[in-house]
Amino acid sequence: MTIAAVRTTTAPVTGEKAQIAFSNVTLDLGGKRIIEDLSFDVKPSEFLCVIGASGCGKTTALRLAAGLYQPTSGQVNFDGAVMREPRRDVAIVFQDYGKALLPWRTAAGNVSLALETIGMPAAQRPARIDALLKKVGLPNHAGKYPAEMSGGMQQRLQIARCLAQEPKALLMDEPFGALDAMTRQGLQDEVLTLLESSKATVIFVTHDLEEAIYLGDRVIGLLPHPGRIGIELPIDLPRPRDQLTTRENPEFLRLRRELFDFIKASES
Ligand SMILES: Nc1ncnc2c1ncn2[C@@H]1O[C@H](COP(=O)(O)OP(=O)(O)OP(=O)(O)O)[C@@H](O)[C@H]1O
Repeated sequence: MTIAAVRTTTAPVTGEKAQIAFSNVTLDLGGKRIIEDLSFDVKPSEFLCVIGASGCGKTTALRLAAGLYQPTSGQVNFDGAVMREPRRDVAIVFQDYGKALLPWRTAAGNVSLALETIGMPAAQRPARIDALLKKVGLPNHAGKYPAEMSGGMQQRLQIARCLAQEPKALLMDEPFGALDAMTRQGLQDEVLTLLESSKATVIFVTHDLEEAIYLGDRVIGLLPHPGRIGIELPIDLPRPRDQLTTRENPEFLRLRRELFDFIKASES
Protein backbone atom coordinates (compact mmCIF):
# COMPACT_ATOMS: atom_id res chain seq x y z
CA MET A 1 0.00 0.00 0.00
CA THR A 2 1.14 3.57 -0.55
CA ILE A 3 2.49 5.77 2.19
CA ALA A 4 1.00 9.10 1.18
CA ALA A 5 -2.74 9.36 0.89
CA VAL A 6 -3.95 9.79 -2.67
CA ARG A 7 -7.38 11.33 -2.57
CA THR A 8 -7.56 14.28 -4.86
CA THR A 9 -11.28 14.92 -4.64
CA THR A 10 -11.74 18.47 -3.48
CA ALA A 11 -14.54 19.76 -1.28
CA PRO A 12 -17.80 19.66 -3.21
CA VAL A 13 -19.17 22.60 -5.13
CA THR A 14 -21.94 24.34 -3.24
CA GLY A 15 -25.34 23.62 -4.76
CA GLU A 16 -24.36 20.15 -6.02
CA LYS A 17 -27.12 17.63 -5.38
CA ALA A 18 -26.83 15.89 -2.02
CA GLN A 19 -26.32 12.15 -1.88
CA ILE A 20 -27.22 11.93 1.79
CA ALA A 21 -29.52 14.59 3.22
CA PHE A 22 -30.71 14.97 6.80
CA SER A 23 -33.69 17.34 6.96
CA ASN A 24 -34.79 18.48 10.41
CA VAL A 25 -34.24 15.01 11.84
CA THR A 26 -35.39 14.43 15.39
CA LEU A 27 -35.18 11.02 17.07
CA ASP A 28 -36.59 9.89 20.40
CA LEU A 29 -35.52 6.54 21.85
CA GLY A 30 -36.88 5.04 25.06
CA GLY A 31 -38.81 8.24 25.74
CA LYS A 32 -35.64 10.33 25.50
CA ARG A 33 -34.74 12.88 22.81
CA ILE A 34 -31.45 11.67 21.35
CA ILE A 35 -31.19 13.81 18.19
CA GLU A 36 -32.90 17.16 17.63
CA ASP A 37 -33.55 19.01 14.41
CA LEU A 38 -30.43 17.73 12.66
CA SER A 39 -29.97 19.01 9.11
CA PHE A 40 -26.94 18.49 6.89
CA ASP A 41 -26.10 17.33 3.36
CA VAL A 42 -23.31 15.10 2.14
CA LYS A 43 -22.40 15.50 -1.52
CA PRO A 44 -21.40 12.59 -3.79
CA SER A 45 -17.77 11.56 -3.10
CA GLU A 46 -17.54 13.94 -0.16
CA PHE A 47 -15.72 12.75 2.98
CA LEU A 48 -17.63 14.08 5.99
CA CYS A 49 -16.26 13.50 9.49
CA VAL A 50 -18.45 13.68 12.58
CA ILE A 51 -16.92 14.43 15.96
CA GLY A 52 -18.38 15.23 19.37
CA ALA A 53 -18.19 14.40 23.06
CA SER A 54 -19.06 10.88 24.17
CA GLY A 55 -22.80 10.26 24.09
CA CYS A 56 -23.64 13.23 21.85
CA GLY A 57 -25.33 11.01 19.26
CA LYS A 58 -22.67 10.30 16.61
CA THR A 59 -23.44 6.59 16.32
CA THR A 60 -27.15 7.28 16.40
CA ALA A 61 -26.79 9.76 13.52
CA LEU A 62 -24.87 7.12 11.56
CA ARG A 63 -27.59 4.55 12.22
CA LEU A 64 -30.14 7.04 10.89
CA ALA A 65 -27.99 7.49 7.76
CA ALA A 66 -27.90 3.71 7.37
CA GLY A 67 -31.68 3.36 7.62
CA LEU A 68 -31.33 1.36 10.84
CA TYR A 69 -33.40 3.94 12.73
CA GLN A 70 -36.36 5.91 11.41
CA PRO A 71 -36.63 9.55 12.54
CA THR A 72 -39.39 10.52 14.92
CA SER A 73 -39.81 13.58 12.70
CA GLY A 74 -37.95 14.95 9.70
CA GLN A 75 -36.35 12.68 7.13
CA VAL A 76 -33.15 11.18 5.81
CA ASN A 77 -32.82 10.98 2.02
CA PHE A 78 -30.37 9.02 -0.09
CA ASP A 79 -30.08 10.02 -3.75
CA GLY A 80 -33.38 11.84 -3.32
CA ALA A 81 -35.31 8.84 -1.93
CA VAL A 82 -36.43 8.57 1.68
CA MET A 83 -34.17 6.12 3.57
CA ARG A 84 -36.74 3.70 4.96
CA GLU A 85 -34.46 0.67 5.46
CA PRO A 86 -30.82 -0.36 4.97
CA ARG A 87 -29.65 -0.42 1.33
CA ARG A 88 -27.04 -2.64 -0.32
CA ASP A 89 -25.26 0.36 -1.80
CA VAL A 90 -24.70 1.85 1.66
CA ALA A 91 -22.09 -0.15 3.60
CA ILE A 92 -21.25 0.17 7.28
CA VAL A 93 -17.78 -0.34 8.75
CA PHE A 94 -17.90 -0.90 12.51
CA GLN A 95 -15.21 -0.37 15.11
CA ASP A 96 -15.76 -3.89 16.35
CA TYR A 97 -14.31 -5.80 13.39
CA GLY A 98 -14.26 -8.98 15.52
CA LYS A 99 -18.04 -9.03 15.56
CA ALA A 100 -18.46 -7.86 11.96
CA LEU A 101 -16.52 -10.82 10.50
CA LEU A 102 -17.67 -14.43 10.41
CA PRO A 103 -15.09 -16.39 12.46
CA TRP A 104 -15.81 -19.69 10.68
CA ARG A 105 -15.08 -18.23 7.25
CA THR A 106 -11.61 -17.47 5.90
CA ALA A 107 -10.68 -14.00 4.67
CA ALA A 108 -11.69 -15.08 1.16
CA GLY A 109 -14.90 -16.58 2.53
CA ASN A 110 -15.81 -13.37 4.34
CA VAL A 111 -15.36 -11.30 1.16
CA SER A 112 -17.21 -13.96 -0.83
CA LEU A 113 -20.21 -13.52 1.42
CA ALA A 114 -20.66 -9.94 0.23
CA LEU A 115 -20.30 -11.03 -3.39
CA GLU A 116 -22.89 -13.76 -2.84
CA THR A 117 -25.22 -11.13 -1.38
CA ILE A 118 -24.98 -8.95 -4.48
CA GLY A 119 -25.61 -12.03 -6.64
CA MET A 120 -22.21 -12.35 -8.33
CA PRO A 121 -21.97 -15.76 -10.10
CA ALA A 122 -19.64 -18.23 -8.33
CA ALA A 123 -17.26 -18.44 -11.30
CA GLN A 124 -16.52 -14.71 -11.15
CA ARG A 125 -15.94 -14.55 -7.40
CA PRO A 126 -12.34 -15.85 -7.01
CA ALA A 127 -10.82 -13.15 -9.25
CA ARG A 128 -12.83 -10.43 -7.53
CA ILE A 129 -11.87 -11.74 -4.07
CA ASP A 130 -8.18 -11.74 -5.07
CA ALA A 131 -8.44 -8.19 -6.38
CA LEU A 132 -10.20 -6.92 -3.24
CA LEU A 133 -7.77 -8.59 -0.83
CA LYS A 134 -4.89 -7.15 -2.85
CA LYS A 135 -6.48 -3.70 -2.72
CA VAL A 136 -6.57 -3.71 1.08
CA GLY A 137 -3.06 -5.11 1.43
CA LEU A 138 -3.99 -8.71 2.25
CA PRO A 139 -2.99 -10.54 -0.94
CA ASN A 140 -1.40 -13.47 0.84
CA HIS A 141 -3.94 -14.00 3.56
CA ALA A 142 -6.96 -15.37 1.66
CA GLY A 143 -6.91 -18.67 3.53
CA LYS A 144 -6.55 -17.21 7.04
CA TYR A 145 -9.38 -17.10 9.55
CA PRO A 146 -10.08 -13.80 11.35
CA ALA A 147 -8.68 -15.19 14.62
CA GLU A 148 -5.34 -15.73 12.86
CA MET A 149 -5.15 -12.07 11.81
CA SER A 150 -4.08 -8.92 13.71
CA GLY A 151 -6.61 -6.18 14.53
CA GLY A 152 -5.39 -4.05 11.62
CA MET A 153 -5.69 -6.98 9.23
CA GLN A 154 -9.20 -7.79 10.42
CA GLN A 155 -10.23 -4.18 9.91
CA ARG A 156 -8.76 -4.26 6.39
CA LEU A 157 -10.77 -7.40 5.76
CA GLN A 158 -13.95 -5.73 6.94
CA ILE A 159 -13.23 -2.83 4.57
CA ALA A 160 -12.63 -5.28 1.69
CA ARG A 161 -15.96 -6.91 2.45
CA CYS A 162 -17.71 -3.54 2.40
CA LEU A 163 -16.01 -2.55 -0.88
CA ALA A 164 -17.19 -5.85 -2.39
CA GLN A 165 -20.70 -4.43 -2.18
CA GLU A 166 -19.51 -1.61 -4.48
CA PRO A 167 -21.23 0.87 -2.19
CA LYS A 168 -22.17 4.39 -3.18
CA ALA A 169 -21.63 5.37 0.44
CA LEU A 170 -19.51 4.07 3.31
CA LEU A 171 -20.62 4.80 6.85
CA MET A 172 -17.70 4.31 9.21
CA ASP A 173 -18.17 4.24 12.99
CA GLU A 174 -14.82 4.72 14.78
CA PRO A 175 -13.33 2.13 12.42
CA PHE A 176 -9.79 2.55 13.73
CA GLY A 177 -10.64 3.26 17.37
CA ALA A 178 -9.28 -0.06 18.62
CA LEU A 179 -5.99 0.07 16.71
CA ASP A 180 -2.55 1.33 17.73
CA ALA A 181 -1.38 4.71 16.41
CA MET A 182 0.88 3.42 13.62
CA THR A 183 -1.64 0.91 12.28
CA ARG A 184 -4.28 3.60 12.49
CA GLN A 185 -2.30 6.09 10.41
CA GLY A 186 -1.50 3.42 7.83
CA LEU A 187 -5.18 2.56 7.50
CA GLN A 188 -6.17 6.22 7.24
CA ASP A 189 -3.96 6.51 4.17
CA GLU A 190 -5.17 3.22 2.76
CA VAL A 191 -8.79 4.30 3.06
CA LEU A 192 -8.05 7.58 1.27
CA THR A 193 -6.28 5.68 -1.49
CA LEU A 194 -9.13 3.17 -1.84
CA LEU A 195 -11.68 5.94 -2.07
CA GLU A 196 -9.74 7.53 -4.88
CA SER A 197 -10.90 4.69 -7.12
CA SER A 198 -14.26 3.82 -5.53
CA LYS A 199 -15.43 7.48 -5.26
CA ALA A 200 -17.78 6.44 -2.47
CA THR A 201 -19.33 9.11 -0.27
CA VAL A 202 -18.20 8.75 3.36
CA ILE A 203 -19.57 9.65 6.75
CA PHE A 204 -16.81 8.90 9.25
CA VAL A 205 -17.42 9.06 13.00
CA THR A 206 -14.39 9.51 15.21
CA HIS A 207 -13.33 10.73 18.65
CA ASP A 208 -9.97 11.67 17.20
CA LEU A 209 -9.98 15.33 16.14
CA GLU A 210 -6.72 15.02 14.19
CA GLU A 211 -8.06 11.99 12.34
CA ALA A 212 -11.17 13.96 11.37
CA ILE A 213 -9.12 16.87 9.99
CA TYR A 214 -6.61 14.59 8.26
CA LEU A 215 -9.29 12.63 6.41
CA GLY A 216 -12.18 14.99 5.87
CA ASP A 217 -13.40 17.45 3.27
CA ARG A 218 -15.56 18.80 6.08
CA VAL A 219 -16.03 18.18 9.81
CA ILE A 220 -19.21 18.63 11.78
CA GLY A 221 -19.27 18.58 15.56
CA LEU A 222 -22.35 17.55 17.51
CA LEU A 223 -23.47 19.04 20.79
CA PRO A 224 -24.98 16.61 23.33
CA HIS A 225 -28.39 16.22 25.03
CA PRO A 226 -29.94 16.20 22.51
CA GLY A 227 -27.54 15.72 19.59
CA ARG A 228 -27.45 18.71 17.25
CA ILE A 229 -24.89 20.49 15.11
CA GLY A 230 -22.60 22.82 17.06
CA ILE A 231 -19.83 23.46 14.57
CA GLU A 232 -19.16 22.89 10.88
CA LEU A 233 -15.71 23.39 9.38
CA PRO A 234 -14.62 22.96 5.75
CA ILE A 235 -11.15 21.40 5.57
CA ASP A 236 -9.24 23.15 2.84
CA LEU A 237 -5.96 21.31 3.32
CA PRO A 238 -4.25 20.22 0.09
CA ARG A 239 -4.57 16.65 -1.16
CA PRO A 240 -2.99 14.20 -1.31
CA ARG A 241 -2.62 14.39 2.43
CA ASP A 242 0.58 13.30 4.08
CA GLN A 243 0.98 12.10 7.66
CA LEU A 244 3.89 14.45 8.32
CA THR A 245 3.40 17.58 6.21
CA THR A 246 -0.40 17.76 6.53
CA ARG A 247 -0.24 17.48 10.30
CA GLU A 248 2.44 20.20 10.44
CA ASN A 249 0.45 22.60 8.26
CA PRO A 250 -0.50 25.75 10.28
CA GLU A 251 -4.07 25.42 8.99
CA PHE A 252 -4.21 21.87 10.40
CA LEU A 253 -3.09 23.19 13.79
CA ARG A 254 -5.63 26.03 13.65
CA LEU A 255 -8.46 23.60 12.87
CA ARG A 256 -7.31 21.26 15.64
CA ARG A 257 -7.40 24.13 18.11
CA GLU A 258 -10.88 25.15 16.99
CA LEU A 259 -12.27 21.63 17.33
CA PHE A 260 -10.51 21.11 20.65
CA ASP A 261 -12.08 24.31 22.03
CA PHE A 262 -15.46 23.18 20.72
CA ILE A 263 -15.26 19.80 22.47
CA LYS A 264 -14.06 21.39 25.70
CA ALA A 265 -16.89 23.92 25.66
CA SER A 266 -19.48 21.27 24.81
CA GLU A 267 -18.40 19.13 27.79
CA SER A 268 -18.54 21.94 30.33
N1 LIG B 1 -31.53 2.39 21.90
C1 LIG B 1 -31.37 3.42 22.74
N2 LIG B 1 -32.30 3.69 23.70
C2 LIG B 1 -32.16 4.75 24.54
N3 LIG B 1 -31.10 5.58 24.51
C3 LIG B 1 -30.13 5.35 23.60
C4 LIG B 1 -30.22 4.27 22.67
N4 LIG B 1 -29.12 4.30 21.88
C5 LIG B 1 -28.37 5.36 22.29
N5 LIG B 1 -28.99 5.97 23.33
C6 LIG B 1 -28.49 7.16 24.02
O1 LIG B 1 -28.32 8.15 23.03
C7 LIG B 1 -27.21 8.98 23.33
C8 LIG B 1 -26.29 9.03 22.14
O2 LIG B 1 -25.70 7.74 21.96
P1 LIG B 1 -24.65 7.48 20.78
O3 LIG B 1 -24.13 6.09 20.96
O4 LIG B 1 -25.25 7.84 19.49
O5 LIG B 1 -23.52 8.54 21.14
P2 LIG B 1 -22.04 8.66 20.60
O6 LIG B 1 -21.79 10.10 20.38
O7 LIG B 1 -21.84 7.74 19.46
O8 LIG B 1 -21.22 8.13 21.86
P3 LIG B 1 -19.73 7.54 21.94
O9 LIG B 1 -18.83 8.61 21.43
O10 LIG B 1 -19.53 7.31 23.42
O11 LIG B 1 -19.72 6.28 21.13
C9 LIG B 1 -26.57 8.41 24.58
O12 LIG B 1 -27.02 9.15 25.69
C10 LIG B 1 -27.11 7.00 24.64
O13 LIG B 1 -27.20 6.53 25.95
